[in-house]
Amino acid sequence: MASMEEDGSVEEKDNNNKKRTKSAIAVAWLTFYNIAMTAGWLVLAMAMMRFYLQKATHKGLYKSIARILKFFQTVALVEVGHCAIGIVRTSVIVTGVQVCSRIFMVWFITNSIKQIQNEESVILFLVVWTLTEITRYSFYTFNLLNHLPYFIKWARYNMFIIMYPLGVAGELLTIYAALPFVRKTGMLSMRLPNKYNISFDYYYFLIIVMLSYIPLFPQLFFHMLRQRRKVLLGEIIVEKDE
Ligand SMILES: CCCCCCCCCCCCC/C=C/C(=O)SCCNC(=O)CCNC(=O)[C@H](O)C(C)(C)COP(=O)(O)OP(=O)(O)OC[C@H]1O[C@@H](n2cnc3c(N)ncnc32)[C@H](O)[C@@H]1OP(=O)(O)O
Repeated sequence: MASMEEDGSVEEKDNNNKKRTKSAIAVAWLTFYNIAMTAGWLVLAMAMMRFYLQKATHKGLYKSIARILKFFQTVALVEVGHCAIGIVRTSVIVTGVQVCSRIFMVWFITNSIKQIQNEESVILFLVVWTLTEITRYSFYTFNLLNHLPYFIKWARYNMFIIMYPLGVAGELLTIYAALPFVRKTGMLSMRLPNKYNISFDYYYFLIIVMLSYIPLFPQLFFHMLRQRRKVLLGEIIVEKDE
């Protein structure tokens, strides 16, 4: 059996293997994608700052950045595809829950219910998402280019400890604020009798969505804690079938 000196460290070997298995086309695409997404979220950050500096209020901020937000958050659906075709080593389910919950917040809550767009909780999740995504996409970009500054790596695997709970709080408070409007208007609901003989109440659906954060959020959070231990503390997570 070869010694550790001959082989280099296990971590180094693991990194080299990972790099070899990613094709040049995949690396080129991911680099382009991550640069574009970093730029997109930076533009969003600047638009929010400019709005606040000019108006000195958060009222109207969502409306002013809605198009950029909807575009870049919706494009993130391709990340589920990245996992599905295996060009990034992340679970389709973990990424799917993360991306779909964001898209749901944008399209089916904030965009559809104008009365809640000026809630402070909307600003809370917008600021949290923006800071998180600028860090996350720049981390992937610099990592792919093999020039990763330590502070970006540190931020990627520490910020979520604060940002995840804050983001979730912003999202849950926003859904909660939407409930009275959904109940009053009956939006996106189907009442009986109708020709399809189907009943759907968006109000109760939103309550179920809120409750689903209880089992789903810890899974995302603990996934990130495991990633943190692996990347920052160099802990080797051995998969059972290896
Ligand atoms: C119908 C409606 C349903 C609604 C249901 C509601 C339930 C919702 C419950 C929970 C909701 C949560 C809401 C969240 C809100 C927020 O976001 S709040 C803000 C804080 N958020 C975060 O900090 C986000 C953290 N999450 C993530 O980073 C990801 O989304 C993740 C999928 C959870 C984790 O990412 P993952 O990819 O697993 O970890 P990494 O360590 O970053 O990467 C692993 C490997 O994959 C490579 N990689 C991944 N993506 C890319 C890429 N784009 N480009 C290049 N490489 C990529 C990465 O480099 C790693 O590679 P290896 O080094 O080879 O391992």
